[in-house]
Amino acid sequence: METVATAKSHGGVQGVYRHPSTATGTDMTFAVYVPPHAPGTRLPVLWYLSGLTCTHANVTDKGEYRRACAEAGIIFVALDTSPRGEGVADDPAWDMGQGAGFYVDATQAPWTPHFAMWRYVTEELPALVAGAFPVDMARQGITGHSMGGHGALTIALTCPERFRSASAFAPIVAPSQVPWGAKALGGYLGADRAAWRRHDAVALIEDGARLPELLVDQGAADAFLAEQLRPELLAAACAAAGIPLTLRMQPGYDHSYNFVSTFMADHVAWHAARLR
Ligand SMILES: N[C@@H](CCC(=O)N[C@@H](CSC=O)C(=O)NCC(=O)O)C(=O)O
Repeated sequence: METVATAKSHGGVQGVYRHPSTATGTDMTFAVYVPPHAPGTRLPVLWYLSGLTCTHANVTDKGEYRRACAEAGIIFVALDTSPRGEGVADDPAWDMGQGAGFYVDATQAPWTPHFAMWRYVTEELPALVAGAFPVDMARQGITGHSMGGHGALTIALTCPERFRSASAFAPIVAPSQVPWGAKALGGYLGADRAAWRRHDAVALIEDGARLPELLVDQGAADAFLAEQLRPELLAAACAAAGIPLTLRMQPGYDHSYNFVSTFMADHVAWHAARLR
């Protein structure tokens, strides 16, 4: 692992790191904020999955999480949304290919072999972070925005033993039922919709996955709300399954990091209360 940059912030260290990934077969870059802490202590970790077109840098530059993480004593990890580079497949549109890995392991050409974001997020990066930073892997939370909210929800629902807390900002809750998701899951996983259900939060809940609770914030003025995000589908699935969902519709907020950053401290505090 190579250190790209570090800087002191709120008494802790914001770093950017790069490593050769066996999951994606490319170099991958990620960011870790380590808050001030006593030497030898291990801290809870909050994983942040970003949305379409993002790298680690969008939330690192615009997410405004560091003060809250410093106060709560939480390590914050942000990663890229896909493999990148020459020789990695891409799509002319911004909702597929590089910058749009959808947190799945592709089974279809031309996306195999590099698009293995599920394995990267659930196996390779946690092992790397656990060995290189003072994290307590018994205290993990996960969150994300939009496509990253989809990733956070599906990973938490699939690995409930690993995450004590899960939340999302404006997530794609039912990719099988919306244009972004149908395009991506069809491209990466093929036409068999049965394979899509393992990467669809609403379908996972319908199929029996459970979490103790969920926090979701959603901008009411989000241009993607009605066509791509559809939080009412998550609300219905959670109600039917008995999963306590706090869904906060935020008047006037759009889909941007102006929205994410406004509610970031709330999410960090919510996770911190569950990771103590
Ligand atoms: N380029 C697009 C807009 C793409 C966009 O809004 N991306 C969001 C995530 S959308 C769902 O996953 C985002 O987080 N962008 C990064 C940012 O810094 O704002 C367009 O032209 O409409």
